Amino acid sequence: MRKNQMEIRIKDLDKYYGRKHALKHLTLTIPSGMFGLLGRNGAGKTTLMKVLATLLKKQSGEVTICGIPVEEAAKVRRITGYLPQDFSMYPNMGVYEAMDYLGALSGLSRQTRKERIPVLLKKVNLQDEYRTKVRALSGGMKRRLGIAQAILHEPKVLIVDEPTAGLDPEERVRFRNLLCEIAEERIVILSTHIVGDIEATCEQIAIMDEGELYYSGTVTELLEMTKGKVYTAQISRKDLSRMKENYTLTSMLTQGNNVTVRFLAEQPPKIRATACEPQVEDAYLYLMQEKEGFSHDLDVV
Ligand SMILES: Nc1ncnc2c1ncn2[C@@H]1O[C@H](COP(=O)(O)OP(=O)(O)OP(=O)(O)O)[C@@H](O)[C@H]1O
Repeated sequence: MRKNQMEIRIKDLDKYYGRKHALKHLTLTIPSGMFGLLGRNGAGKTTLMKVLATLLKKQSGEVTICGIPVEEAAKVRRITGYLPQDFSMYPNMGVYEAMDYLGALSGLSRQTRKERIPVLLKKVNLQDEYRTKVRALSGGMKRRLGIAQAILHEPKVLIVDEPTAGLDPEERVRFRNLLCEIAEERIVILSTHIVGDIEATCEQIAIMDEGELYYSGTVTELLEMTKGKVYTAQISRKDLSRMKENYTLTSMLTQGNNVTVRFLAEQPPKIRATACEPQVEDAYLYLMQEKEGFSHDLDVV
C-alpha cells in the first residue's frame, strides 16, 4: 500500500442535524499510528467518528479512508473497525461464542474464526474467559472484548469513541496500552474528553470544539505554543476569586488556608509566581480560553 493511502483525509467536511451545524468545514489528515481527538462533550467527536465509520452521511466535503471515499460504504467497512461509546453485545452469550457469532455475521469462514479468535482473545487478555457470559464481564473487560470484535476482520483503521469513561485507573492504562499495541500497524483514532488518555498515548492529536477544528498537530508542538505561559503560585484562599477573575486557572490544590494554583498568563504575572512546563491540559485550556462562554468542564485526569 502506498504511504499516502495509509491515512484518512478529510476536506471541508460539513454535517448538519436539521439546523444544527455539528461539523463545520473540517479539514484534517489522520496518519497511521495513534491519533487522539480531544474535545468537550458536544464538540462533534462522535459525529466525526460516525461519518468516518460510514454510519452517518455527510452533507458536503470529501472524506477518504486509505484512499477509499466514504461514499463507498461497503469497501470502507471492510477496512474499518468501530467501537462505539455505548458498545454492548449479546449479554447471554459466552465470550468465545459472541466473537464467533460476530465473525460469522461479518462473513469470516469457520476456519478463519477458529484461527483468529484465540489469538485476539489472548491479545486483549481475555484468554481465561472463553465461557464467561458477556454480562458477567467487568466494564474494562467488556471494552477489551469490544476491541477484539472490532479488529476481528483485521481492519486497517480502528475508530474508538470515548473508550475509557467509567473505567478504573488500572483498566484505563491497560486499555490505552492495548490500543497503542494495535496502532503499531494501523490507524487508530481515539476520541475522548479525558486529557490523560491523549497525553499518555497519542503523538498526533486534533482538538475540536462546537464542530470546529482548533488544533491539529503533535503534542510537542501544542505544548510549545503554551511555553512560558504557565505558572504556579501559592495564594491565600481569600484571594482565590480575584485570581479567577484575572487568570485562567488550570488546577488548584487547597491546603488549609492556602491554595496552590496553576494558571495561564500571557505576560509574567504581577504576583509572586513560578514559571513551569506546560502540560496538555494547560495547552488545551490556553487554546480554549479566548472562546466566548468558555467554561472549565473538560475532565483533566
Ligand atoms: N441525532 C442528533 N440530532 C440533533 N443533534 C445532534 C444529534 N447528535 C448529535 N447532535 C448534536 O451535535 C453536536 C455534536 O454532538 P456529538 O455527539 O458529535 O459530540 P461529542 O463531541 O461526541 O460529544 P459526546 O462526547 O457528548 O458524545 C452536539 O451539539 C449534539 O447535541
